[in-house]
Amino acid sequence: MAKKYDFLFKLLLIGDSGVGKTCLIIRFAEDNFNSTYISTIGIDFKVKTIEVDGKKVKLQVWDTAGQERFKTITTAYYRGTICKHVVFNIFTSSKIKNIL
Ligand SMILES: Nc1nc2c(ncn2[C@@H]2O[C@H](COP(=O)(O)OP(=O)(O)OP(=O)(O)O)[C@@H](O)[C@H]2O)c(=O)[nH]1
Repeated sequence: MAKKYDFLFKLLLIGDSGVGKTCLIIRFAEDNFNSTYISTIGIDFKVKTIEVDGKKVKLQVWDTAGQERFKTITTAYYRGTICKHVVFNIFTSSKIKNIL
């Protein structure tokens, strides 16, 4: 069977609970938004194939749970990622509030 993509990249979103990681991934993969907050349990992922310079690039976007109790599970998925995208909420992040 012919390969359906030229490149496969694994991306990972990390950040505190409730900052919008899942929403960001759903918007990217499905162009959808739901305001209901359902906290991620452990880890989840979405797949999207995009075309760059005539090449098919398959993106595997991993959504990690922000809650501290899942940290040992989520950090196990860091291996092999090409990009870790840090998500934070500028209005509620205590670290940012301390800077401002
Ligand atoms: N108004 C608004 N609300 C947002 C936006 N992004 C996320 N939210 C809301 O913020 C809440 C948390 O969003 P999630 O994407 O589930 O957060 P998360 O970072 O995945 O949380 P965990 O799964 O617990 O790690 C939800 O109620 C969303 O509807 C945004 O851009 N605008």
